[in-house]
Amino acid sequence: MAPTQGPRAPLEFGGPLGAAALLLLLPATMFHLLLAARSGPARLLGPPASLPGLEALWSPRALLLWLAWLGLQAALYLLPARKVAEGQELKDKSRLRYPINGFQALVLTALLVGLGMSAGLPLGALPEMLLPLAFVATLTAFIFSLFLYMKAQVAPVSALAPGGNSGNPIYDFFLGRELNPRICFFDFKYFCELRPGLIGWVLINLALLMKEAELRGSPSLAMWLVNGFQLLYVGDALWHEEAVLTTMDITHDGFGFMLAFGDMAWVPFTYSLQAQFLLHHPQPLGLPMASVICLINAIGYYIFRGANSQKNTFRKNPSDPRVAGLETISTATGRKLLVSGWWGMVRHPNYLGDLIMALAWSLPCGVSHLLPYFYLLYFTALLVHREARDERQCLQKYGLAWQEYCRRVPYRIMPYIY
Ligand SMILES: NC(=O)C1=CN([C@@H]2O[C@H](COP(=O)(O)OP(=O)(O)OC[C@H]3O[C@@H](n4cnc5c(N)ncnc54)[C@H](OP(=O)(O)O)[C@@H]3O)[C@@H](O)[C@H]2O)C=CC1
Ligand SMILES: CC(C)=CCC[C@@H](C)[C@H]1CC=C2C3=C(CC[C@@]21C)[C@@]1(C)CC[C@H](O)C(C)(C)[C@@H]1CC3
Repeated sequence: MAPTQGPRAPLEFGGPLGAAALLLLLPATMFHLLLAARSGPARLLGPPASLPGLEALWSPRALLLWLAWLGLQAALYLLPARKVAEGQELKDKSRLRYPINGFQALVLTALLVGLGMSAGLPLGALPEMLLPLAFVATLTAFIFSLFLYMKAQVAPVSALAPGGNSGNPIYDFFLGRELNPRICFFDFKYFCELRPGLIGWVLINLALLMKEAELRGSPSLAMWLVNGFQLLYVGDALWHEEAVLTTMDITHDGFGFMLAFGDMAWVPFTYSLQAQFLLHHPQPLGLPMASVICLINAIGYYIFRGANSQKNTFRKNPSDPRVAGLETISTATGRKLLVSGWWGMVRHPNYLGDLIMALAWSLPCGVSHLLPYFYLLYFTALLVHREARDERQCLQKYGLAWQEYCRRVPYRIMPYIY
């Protein structure tokens, strides 16, 4: 019998039924988007022009390529790191240690890809393989999640996540049972969150840019912008890798299908949707409009980075001169909450910045189609739901102090709107 935890955590994501629906819906949506992006009408809603047969999905070459990619990223993870960081305190009062070498992995991957290309590696052939690659990524996410589910059977109760241990196998498989599954120093969740999918996303974008150059002589301005913005986002995530250790995915959520599929398949194959769309549906973009879009991205990034860095600095050292002057509320846990600066503007300023960037990533695709705006729509839904989950957890953690914070900072994400 699998170990379960004492008091049951409230079920999220619509319980077992919701989890079962998402298990099917998420991969189906990903394949729909991949097919729609390459089809003439590029419709977000409605059935795809044609359904692929198994021969279009299954390719041993794609499987080999995918396994080689995972192997390469795992090897880069194991290289000596410039720093080893400690995670948040766990239930048993211990702290796990994490290598901080994600940016190094990005640079080394770029060097290897550059070397490969100068030796004739046909990166422009990758867009043709997106469908079979997405298929093997989904398959590996399923198999890997099964392994994680089994592994949790033998994990001590203290290693289990607050959710994901309801006793319902479908729900627990989806949400994930173990908080930080590891083999020795290799932390599966931390590795997956930042490496194969995130770096894979920028590699797919680059391959789409190369393919566009092959087809049309040079990449379009729209393609350059999408590649540049998303490279900045991924580079920033890896540069500030340590900050991921305080996100709810690492500190609260178990590692199950949701994150395994999200990290390994959903991120690289749906977050590259704008570049996929642009390859098949070139869009004219003039310099004045491109400058406005760059400005929108810069504003979004400024808010996103400012808010995330302010909170991380404050959490690491509240007397740091950059945050020492900010107004705070004391909580019964001994931790404080910021009520001025970015965190006095709305309760999730980092989400606001992220959403503004999401808009800037879609605008280069023009306004003729809804498809490239999928990311903005999905991301809005994800962040509204995530904000509600975080709010519940903070209310539980900080009680009255959290209520006081909500009174002082009434808007959640968008000032005067939400
Ligand atoms: N591109 C993508 O697909 C996704 C991107 N993201 C991005 O990831 C980043 C991290 O997001 P996420 O982990 O959801 O949440 P946050 O980084 O917003 O962290 C929320 C936590 O911050 C602390 N906190 C909240 N309010 C305050 C305050 N006033 N003062 C001090 N601490 C406070 C609380 O934790 P505690 O008090 O315990 O420190 C709370 O649980 C965001 O920038 C988000 O946009 C997230 C999901 C998907
Ligand atoms: C629909 C579905 C499959 C949901 C799973 C959600 C995941 C895709 C996201 C949950 C939290 C994420 C974060 C990032 C990527 C997407 C997922 C995994 C992130 C790594 C992106 C880069 C940012 O800078 C970040 C490091 C703050 C961020 C952390 C959360």
